[in-house]
Amino acid sequence: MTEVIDGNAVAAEIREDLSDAISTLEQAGTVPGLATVLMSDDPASETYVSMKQRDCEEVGINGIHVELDNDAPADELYETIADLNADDEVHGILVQSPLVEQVNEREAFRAVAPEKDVDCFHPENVGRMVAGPSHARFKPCTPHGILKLLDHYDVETEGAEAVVVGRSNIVGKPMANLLAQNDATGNATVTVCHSRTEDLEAHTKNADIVVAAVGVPEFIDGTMLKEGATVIDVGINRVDAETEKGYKLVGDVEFASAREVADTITPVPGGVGPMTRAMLLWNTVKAASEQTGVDVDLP
Ligand SMILES: Nc1nc(=O)c2c([nH]1)NC[C@@H]1CN(c3ccc(C(=O)N[C@@H](CCC(=O)O)C(=O)O)cc3)C=[N+]21
Repeated sequence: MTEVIDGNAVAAEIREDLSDAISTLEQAGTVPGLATVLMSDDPASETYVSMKQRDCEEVGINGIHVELDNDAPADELYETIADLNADDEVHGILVQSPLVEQVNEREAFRAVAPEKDVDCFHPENVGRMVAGPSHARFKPCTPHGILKLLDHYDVETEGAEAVVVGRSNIVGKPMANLLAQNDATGNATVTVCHSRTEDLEAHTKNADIVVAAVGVPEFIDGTMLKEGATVIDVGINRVDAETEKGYKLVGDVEFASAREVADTITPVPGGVGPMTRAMLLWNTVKAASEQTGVDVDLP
């Protein structure tokens, strides 16, 4: 029987475990603080940011939300980030992507103080992560959440053939790097596929673990997978549908055909998405611990 991964359940467990660490910090006089900054006209972004703020409330993190006008000058964003960098009550800062066109996204990510960069988008933190486990500060939320799911469902990465489809800075690149690292959640043989890959199916057919992060609805189907594979679907695509909201969410994997072939598979919604949010809380607690020098146990 194919196992469908329950990302909501694992994320709830992590939030539950984090509350111990948050209590420890509170007893030492610190409430972890996470600032989310929204400057976007992307309709999904509002939803995601409000979910992140609700998560904060649930676990006892001080959620601070800043919303900027879509037509404000880029400097307003940089001033906001500078203020949050200087604010002792803020331990983590997330600048929601995508940003409006007048802002250079790379520059905005680089403006966040590295110790508060809970997305792990700042080049200093990316470099430290690539340098290896003993150098790393944060892991980016989505790849980090995926590693937690693989561990939770006893999916062996060591020696596995892993294919990461997509090479974005947010998911594909760090995911491939982490799966190849020489540590307990890595040691896979990793192939990175992307839009210039000649024969995608030749790679995915051979994979024990497929991570799909391309942002194209139902891009990968069951015929492209190896029997018994683990399939991790990072895609969260809104496609028009006659629902209350006028759309439904589909992944980058065609779930119905893939589940026939896969041994373990994440659904959309309820798979990777909730884990991304849980690991954002995790990184915020780690950031607060490091900024205050109060040791905590992280799940
Ligand atoms: N600086 C930055 N950091 C991010 O981590 C970041 C970002 N920008 N921009 C956009 C992407 C996307 N992302 C999601 C996280 C959780 C869900 C999530 O919880 N999804 C639910 C359902 C969501 C729904 O109902 O719409 C699920 O999959 O079950 C979705 C998307 C974080 N991102």
